[in-house]
Amino acid sequence: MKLVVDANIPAADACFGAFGEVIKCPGREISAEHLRDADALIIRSVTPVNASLLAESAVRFVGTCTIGIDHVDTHYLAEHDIAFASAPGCNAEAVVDYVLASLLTLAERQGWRLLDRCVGIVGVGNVGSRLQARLQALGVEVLACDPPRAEREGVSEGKSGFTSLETLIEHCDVLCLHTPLVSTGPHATQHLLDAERITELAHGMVVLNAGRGDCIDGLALRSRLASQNDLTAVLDVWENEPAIDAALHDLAMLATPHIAGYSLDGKLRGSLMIHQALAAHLDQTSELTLDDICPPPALASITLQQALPSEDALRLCARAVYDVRHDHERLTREAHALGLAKGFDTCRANYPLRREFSTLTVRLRDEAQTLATILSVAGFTVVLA
Ligand SMILES: NC(=O)C1=CN([C@@H]2O[C@H](COP(=O)(O)OP(=O)(O)OC[C@H]3O[C@@H](n4cnc5c(N)ncnc54)[C@H](O)[C@@H]3O)[C@@H](O)[C@H]2O)C=CC1
Ligand SMILES: O=C(O)C(=O)[C@H](O)COP(=O)(O)O
Repeated sequence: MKLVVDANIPAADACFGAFGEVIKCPGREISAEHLRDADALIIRSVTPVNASLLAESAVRFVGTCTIGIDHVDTHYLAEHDIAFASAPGCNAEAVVDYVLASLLTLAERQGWRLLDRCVGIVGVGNVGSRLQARLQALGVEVLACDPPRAEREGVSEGKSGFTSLETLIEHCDVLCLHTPLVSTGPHATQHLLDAERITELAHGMVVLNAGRGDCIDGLALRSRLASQNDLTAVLDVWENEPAIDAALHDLAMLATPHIAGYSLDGKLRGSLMIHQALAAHLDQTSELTLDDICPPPALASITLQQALPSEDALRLCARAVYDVRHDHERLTREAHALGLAKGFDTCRANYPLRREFSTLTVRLRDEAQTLATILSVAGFTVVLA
């Protein structure tokens, strides 16, 4: 069996080597030529999978080690009896870590407390629901918008815990987008935040997008930021990646190269889920577990010797695991050296090893019960001693 695998997929040999010959290729370069005699295609989000890629190929299985599937023509696969698997939820914890790390950084820079803000979450799926749970457990007020879920669950707006995007825009201090890219239909998300809604955003609002770049009208956001400079943008995803809008990049307070989900844990979970899906497709059993492919964290524990204000302690622990400012600085540096598009992909290909909050054990003195609860609901492993 021949498998063509995106070279950015970690543990590719451990996850796919047992099935046959693994050919690694940068995801953006995988072409019909590579796939002519391939049986399986294992990708991440940067390889458009459609008729022009697969029409001449022998591929019978496509697996994307990501949650987003907007790069895959699933109708084409179904019509041609090509099995397909994605990895829902694999990197959701990492995205939530990214959001918390970003908001704690903004709070410090701008002199507000995250715990006092009202956060609106648009798209309450694997990522959004985990973000909602962590924020609410911290005591942050959260408003949630997910019309497809409200419809599926047969609940009316207001009573369901879901509310409209307009209400979020009206009431929230922070708006976090975690929607998939859907181009058509009643719940399309292409330019969900369009020019009109961007005009309505209140002075001082934070807009964070870690869903898909096309969910925001980038030109309209750029023009609001350039003309009024009264919003704060945190952008991990962009229109036209990797050739993103340089002016919008410069105007974003935190600008990162689509790495919100890039914890080692999240990526490896994605590889493992597609390994399991391929094994099932081939009627094989698999005993491979995350422990087999995921090393222990380099930083396993820290001790907080003094009682700190809760938000300072949160920020300290978050940064011990993941400092989002480094991702912002790295993109700016690489863009300067290589140009924005090349710098964007270089940052992603050479991404430093990042772990999830849960891999850090925070040791606290016995009397710090309240802080222990806060750190624990924020995602850390906490031990009182
Ligand atoms: N920046 C990054 O590194 C990452 C980005 N993503 C992106 O984030 C998206 C969300 O991820 P998950 O939560 O894992 O996906 P998910 O599929 O579990 O959840 C998406 C949610 O969005 C809702 N939704 C769909 N259309 C909507 C609309 N018009 N308005 C409001 N809500 C809507 C859905 O009902 C669903 O509950 C993915 O599709 C992917 O595109 C995901 C992981 C990492
Ligand atoms: O899972 C998704 O969906 C994502 O957006 C991934 O984090 C994207 O990862 P890459 O495909 O950009 O490596």
